[in-house]
Parts: sequence; structure tokens; C-alpha cells
Amino acid sequence: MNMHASMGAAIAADCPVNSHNEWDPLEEIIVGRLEGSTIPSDHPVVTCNIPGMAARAQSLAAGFRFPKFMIEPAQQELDGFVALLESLGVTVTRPDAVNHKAKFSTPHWSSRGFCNSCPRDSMLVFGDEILETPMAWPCRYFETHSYRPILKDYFKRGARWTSAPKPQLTDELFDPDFTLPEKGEPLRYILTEFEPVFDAADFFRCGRDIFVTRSNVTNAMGIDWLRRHLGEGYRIHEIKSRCPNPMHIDTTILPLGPGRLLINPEYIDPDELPDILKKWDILVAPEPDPINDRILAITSMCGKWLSMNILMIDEKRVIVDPHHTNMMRQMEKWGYEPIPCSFLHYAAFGGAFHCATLDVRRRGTLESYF
Ligand SMILES: NC(=[NH2+])NCCC[C@H](N)C(=O)O
Repeated sequence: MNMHASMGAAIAADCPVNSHNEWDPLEEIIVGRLEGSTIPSDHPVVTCNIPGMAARAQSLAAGFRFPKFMIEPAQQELDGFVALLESLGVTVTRPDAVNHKAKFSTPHWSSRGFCNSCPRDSMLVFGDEILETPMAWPCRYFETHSYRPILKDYFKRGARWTSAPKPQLTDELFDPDFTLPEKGEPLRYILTEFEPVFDAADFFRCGRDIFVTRSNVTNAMGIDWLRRHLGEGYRIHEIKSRCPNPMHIDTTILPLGPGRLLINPEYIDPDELPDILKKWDILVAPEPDPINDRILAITSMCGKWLSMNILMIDEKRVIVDPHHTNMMRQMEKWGYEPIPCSFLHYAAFGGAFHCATLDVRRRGTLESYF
């Protein structure tokens, strides 16, 4: 090993932020919070991304606090999830509780906040860099502020802390005539190319290769911005999804380890995957177990494929919701060790295990898997 390489390795080992993929052994993770959660605004970029029933209910109550009957069971599950991660030896870091109901404004618009249930969406980790993403939901504009004490601490301990240009989120960014595509119609997005925007959760990382789906929160200019920012050491590949209301890749496709991809058969056509993924094993996610609880069904901000929103502890162990027995069994058949953790109530706040977390340190180095 030359001097440079060994110095690089020393820095990586000491740095509190060091993660290159979704499966290396997990050492530290940020887990979101529910305190202070506020029902998101009825801006079209919000409502077009939420299932119809929840969107209608939330539009009526936008800006109010989420009711207790939704917070309490989700909080219990969240506490259980944190305890489970700690029992597995993972360091769990939490954002501050902040009042997301507070109103804020730019010269062009004003909004209240939402919550910090999903750190996966607002920050991306590339090795020792943690990047704040330019999010398209106005109510999420200041969301990373609840993570600033953590970010400053990581920075002081050696991490690189960056942020994409803060978007303006003026009307020019949103197509005023946008409606969701009907079955059979070509996909379209609410975003224009006015300025770069992207959510971190539209990307997943496999070492030097990064994969992205375009969505109603990530435009082509956002993807280009990140491509240029990352430079020559990385390649960003776009994955085509058939999801009619795409927002966040982690209910569509996720890598489980080098050479293994979990796909949602409704949204992904394996023949349309980028060529470099064609050599990987495709593991087709089983049909999600239906959720019959009416309250859970009505309040969920997500679709049924949240069953795929799993978290890898390492290349073998994976956290899965025990409600999703098909997924639990299938994981075992594929040779994984599923660890059950009940988490269905969190869907009302935007996700499950993958969304609710940001893996900031996994033991491993930057590699090319292709
Ligand atoms: N990282 C996240 N917040 N992911 C949530 C994905 C939700 C996705 N739009 C669905 O409805 O299934």
C-alpha cells in the first residue's frame, strides 16, 4: 500500500462519517424523531406524492399537529426500533426535538414545517462526506436544521459537511397543469427544470456506483448537479421506474449486497435496468401482506410496497416488519437472517426502517462492485 492509500485508510477509520453502500457492517445510524411533527402543507408537490385518501385528510388538517392516536403507537414502535439497534451494538444518534409547527418564510412563500421522521430523505452520505439535499417540499425546507448539532459534531470530528444550493421553490419549479398519469399513460413529473432539486432517498449507493430514480422530488438538473459535485470517482446511473407517483427509491429497488438487488416487480422491469446491473441477481420482492387495519390504511403516507423498506445490519442480517410474513420467509429462503421489528404505524409519518434512518458509518472502504 502506498503512503497515500494508507493515510486515506487511517482517516476513514477515524472519521465518524464513513459509509459507501447499503450493506457493510453497520456501526452508527441516525434515527428520526416524531416529537413536534406537524401535518404537511397541501402544496401540490406534497399531495401528488401521498396516497389519495391520506392526501385529502391531511389537506384539511395541514399545519396542525398530528393527533395523539397516530403519534403514540408510532412512538412506541420507534422506541422499540432504537432499542433493537442498540442491542445489536449499533450506535444510535438522534436529532433534536424541534417545533415543526413554527411558521417560516422566504421572500416568495411561507410554510410551516413537517417532521424529522425520515433522515434518509434530507442527507446523503458518500464516504466521509455528509451532504444536505435541496428538497422540493416547501414544508421540509429547514428540516436539516434539526440535525445541525449532529452535523456540527461530525464536522468537528473530521467529516466533510456540504450542502447543495438551497432551492428557491418558487412557482416556476412546479408544473401548474400537472396531474398524475393514468394507467397506460407515459410517466410525467410535477417538477420543471427551473433549478436543481433532489431528495437523498431517490438514490442508493453501491461504492463508486450510485443509482437514482427521477421522481416528483428529484429532477434531471438535480441529478446532474450531484453528478458534477461527486466528480470522476463516482458514476451515477438512472433507473427507470414505472411507479406513477414516484418519490424515493426505497420502495422500488434496493441492493442487499454486492451482486444482489431486491426489486419491486410492479415498478421495475428487469430488462430496463441499466446494463451494469444486468449481471446482478434479481430478487423479486414478494407480494406485500395486506394491511387490514382501517386506520393504518387511511393514515399511511406510503404505498403497500413499504414491505420492502428494510434495513441491512450487515450482509446477512436485515430488519423486517413481522407483519410482512411473505417478506420474512422470502428473506430466509434467500439466505438472510430477518430480524423482526413492528413498525407499521410509522408509515403515517412517511416510511419504515430505511426511511427512518441514515447509516452514517459502516465498516468498509470505497470499492467498485462492477
Ligand atoms: N425514504 C422514504 N421516505 N421513503 C418512502 C417511500 C414512499 C414511497 N413514495 C411509497 O409510497 O411507497
